[in-house]
Amino acid sequence: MLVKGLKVKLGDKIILDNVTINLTNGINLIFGPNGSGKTTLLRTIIGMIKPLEGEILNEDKLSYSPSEFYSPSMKVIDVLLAGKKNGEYERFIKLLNLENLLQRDFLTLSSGEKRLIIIAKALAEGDLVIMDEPLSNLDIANRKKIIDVIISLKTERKFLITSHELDIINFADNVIVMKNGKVVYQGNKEGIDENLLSFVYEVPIKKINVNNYTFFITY
Ligand SMILES: Nc1ncnc2c1ncn2[C@@H]1O[C@H](COP(=O)(O)OP(=O)(O)OP(=O)(O)O)[C@@H](O)[C@H]1O
Repeated sequence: MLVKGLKVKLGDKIILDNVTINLTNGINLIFGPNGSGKTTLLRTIIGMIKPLEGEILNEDKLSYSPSEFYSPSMKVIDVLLAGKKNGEYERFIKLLNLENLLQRDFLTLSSGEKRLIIIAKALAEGDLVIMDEPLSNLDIANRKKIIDVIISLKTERKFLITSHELDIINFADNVIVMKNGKVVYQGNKEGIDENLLSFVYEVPIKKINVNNYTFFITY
């Protein structure tokens, strides 16, 4: 997918300003401060928001798991089947050990359980899986499980993911950094350093290495 020169205005404010991104195979990660335009970019890519300018060239079947979502009172299995996208949801329900939730009312699930179900649905439905904050509401074990599943699928799916969890940079093939509605960095993870992050978040950020993984900390 190629996103070229997107300009989005909501109310009287420019929210996306000349945003150009080129998705690679594997894991494309978008991060940036609260309000920098990440969700607006994903919503524009899936067609929920019409840009004032720019174009989106896409040949993949898209699926989307939003950061916030409506919780209907309906069986989990019917949530998975809704939209009739013929997803192979059984595979992902099994992979994430969610079989025991299928007959439950979606509305009564915990926030983490709901998150896992909508992730399973997105994994089942798209070739380009777009996930807004997939790790939010998840405990440390489920975060690892989702990251491991994404890594294991990255040769058969493309991912476009937003996250405030910078640890996930370690697994990204392409990193897009946003600030104030603009893309301020796009490229490989090796280009993400303390200077860039301190500029983007406007707090001093330090880099530490543990077991060959890179972590960014503020303390
Ligand atoms: N419908 C709207 N009308 C006016 N402003 C909006 C509207 N929707 C979003 N915004 C503004 O656009 C900016 C970008 O919002 P967006 O949700 O895309 O940011 P984000 O990077 O996903 O933030 P977060 O990390 O907090 O989820 C914010 O300042 C937000 O207040």
